[in-house]
This record gives sequence, C-alpha cells and structure tokens, in this order.
Amino acid sequence: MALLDKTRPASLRNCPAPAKLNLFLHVIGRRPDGYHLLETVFQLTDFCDYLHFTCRDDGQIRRITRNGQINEEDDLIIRAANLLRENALGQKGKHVPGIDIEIEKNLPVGGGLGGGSSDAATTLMALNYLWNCRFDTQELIEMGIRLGADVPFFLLGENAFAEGIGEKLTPIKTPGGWFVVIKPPVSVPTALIFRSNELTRNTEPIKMTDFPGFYERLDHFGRNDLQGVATRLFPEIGSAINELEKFGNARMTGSGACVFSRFSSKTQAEEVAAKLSVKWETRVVQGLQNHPLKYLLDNKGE
Ligand SMILES: C[C@](O)(CO)[C@H](O)COP(=O)(O)OP(=O)(O)OC[C@H]1O[C@@H](n2ccc(N)nc2=O)[C@H](O)[C@@H]1O
Ligand SMILES: Nc1ncnc2c1ncn2[C@@H]1O[C@H](COP(=O)(O)OP(=O)(O)OP(=O)(O)O)[C@@H](O)[C@H]1O
Repeated sequence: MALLDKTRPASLRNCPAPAKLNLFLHVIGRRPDGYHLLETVFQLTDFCDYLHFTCRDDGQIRRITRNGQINEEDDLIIRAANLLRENALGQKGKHVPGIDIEIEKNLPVGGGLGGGSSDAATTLMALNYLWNCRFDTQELIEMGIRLGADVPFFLLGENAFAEGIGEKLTPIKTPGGWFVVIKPPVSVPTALIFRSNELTRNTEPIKMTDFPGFYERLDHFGRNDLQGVATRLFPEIGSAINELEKFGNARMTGSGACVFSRFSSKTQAEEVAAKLSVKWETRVVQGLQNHPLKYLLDNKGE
C-alpha cells in the first residue's frame, strides 16, 4: 500500500531545471553501440524550466499540464518518475505515494540547452527528497544516464568537464559571466547530427594538465565539433553565429540550435542582445557555478 510520508512536505513548487551550455564540445571517438565519445565543459545557467510536484496518495504518476508536442508517456519527466519508483521498489522494497507534476516549459526543445535532460534530473532530485527514497547522488546518476546523456551532469550539481558519453564527470570552476544566447528558428534532433557521414569523430583527446590557465581561457578554448554538420543542415544556425561573431567569439551549444557568446558584464551582454533582438530571438543568461537544487543532493534525502 502506497502511503504519504509524514516526514516530508506534500509538495515542492518552483523547482528550477536549468539550461546548460557546452563551452566546447569535442568528438573523440565512437562506442560499438554507436554512441559518441565526447569531451566537453558543461556550464550551468539561470535560464530555467520550472516544475511543481504534489504528492498523491494513490501511487499514480501524472503530468497535469501539457508540454508542447510531447506525449505524457514519452515525457522525460514522467519517465524519470517511473524509473525512480521502480528503483525504490526494486532496490529498497519501498512503495512510493505517487505524484502530480506541473511544468512551466521555457527552454526550447531541440535547442542544445539540455532542457529535457534537466527536467529529468530535477524530477529525480525532487522526488528522491519528497518520496524519501534516500538514493545518493551516484545512485541517481546511474539511473539518470538511462534517460539521456546530459542527465548525469545535471545531477552532479556543479559545472564539469565531461568525458565518455557525458557520464564521466570532473567538477570544475568556470569563468562564469553573462552569455548572449540566440535561438535560431529551428529545432535540431540530436540523433540527426550524430549520424551524419560528414561528422569528424577523431579530435585529439585533451590532457587538462597540458593547458595551464585552461579554465580562465575556456571561452576561447577548443570548438564544437557538431557545429559544421549542424550549420550545413540548418543554415539559420550559421547566420546566427555570423551575427554574434560581430561582437565576440560565438559558438553553438550541444547539437544546436542555440548559439552563444560570453561577456564579463551584464551591461555589455544586454547591449549586444538589444542590437540583435530586432532580428533574432535573443536572451541574456547568467552563468551559475552550482545547480539551484544542489541543497537537495547535499542532504542526500535525509
Ligand atoms: C550533444 C549533447 O547535448 C552534449 O551535451 C548531448 O550529448 C546530447 O544529449 P541528449 O540530448 O540527452 O541525447 P540522448 O537523448 O542521450 O541521445 C540522442 C541521440 O543522440 C546520439 N548520441 C547522443 C549522445 C552521444 N554522446 N552520442 C550519440 O551518438 C544517439 O544517437 C542518441 O540516440
Ligand atoms: N520534458 C521534456 N522536455 C524537452 N524535451 C523532451 C522532454 N521529454 C522528452 N523530450 C524529448 O527529448 C528530445 C530532446 O529534447 P531536449 O530539449 O533535451 O533537446 P536539446 O535541448 O537539443 O538538448 P541536448 O543539448 O541534450 O541535445 C526531444 O526530442 C523531445 O521530444
């Protein structure tokens, strides 16, 4: 019988699911299963989806708002909640009470900002606490990788250098600052970019010790190996990069479509965004060092 846990609140509202930027992204190889081996630095930002969770006492997991074109059963939020429930029962013999989930979706789908992965990570963090499952961060990361390559990063709770398909994470401090982000008017399916014959998959792996001042120079370091293929398939991405390049070093995040440039002051970023916003969907976002829900991870559900 599923029961509400009296040691926990019945709801958690306004839980942020932040966007990430890939400050660089190198493709260094491919696994036998077709997934690509990457090296990337993930930067958290204050551009967020917001999720609201309310416990039910009948064991059901329900999304109670629409989320664009995404069916409820395919939604990474619902898949994350189901996965946590299965693991709570399988590993701990625990029956969970169920949940209603509302989502305020701000991050563009197919934007390269990791929105779906971030929603899934926020769901795992919030429900681990509300349902009092007591999984630690590493256990949540092992569940998260089954939902998407970027989910482990969001569960780590801080900026990171990532290897493997994104699951081997080394926390790092990044230069932070303010980013002008342009969302070109296209949505990019990640798999389409990765399966391109034109993608180069042999960038030389980085040895971080070879790069004194690596972190300070991050906004000029490396490149996004997916950018060439993405701009050939979606010329709007190339146009956005060219526009942003007039003001600084610009590059694509993830598999696109969004492109960004870093500025050290908010005023500078806002001035650039104002000039671009006539033609482009533009936003100024702040780089964060930690995930806003990191406190839930640090508590380990205690
Ligand atoms: C490109 C990045 O945004 C970098 O942060 C991510 O690696 C993509 O992460 P994601 O959107 O969560 O992607 P997933 O949903 O895991 O994978 C979508 C598809 O992209 C391809 N894929 C993804 C990640 C990866 N390292 N190699 C791949 O080849 C696979 O065909 C996979 O079926
Ligand atoms: N809650 C969700 N939010 C966004 N996308 C979702 C969600 N649930 C499932 N998806 C599916 O996940 C896919 C990728 O969405 P997402 O927004 O994470 O892509 P992205 O911004 O390009 O991220 P990435 O940088 O990881 O490639 C889409 O095909 C979408 O249909």
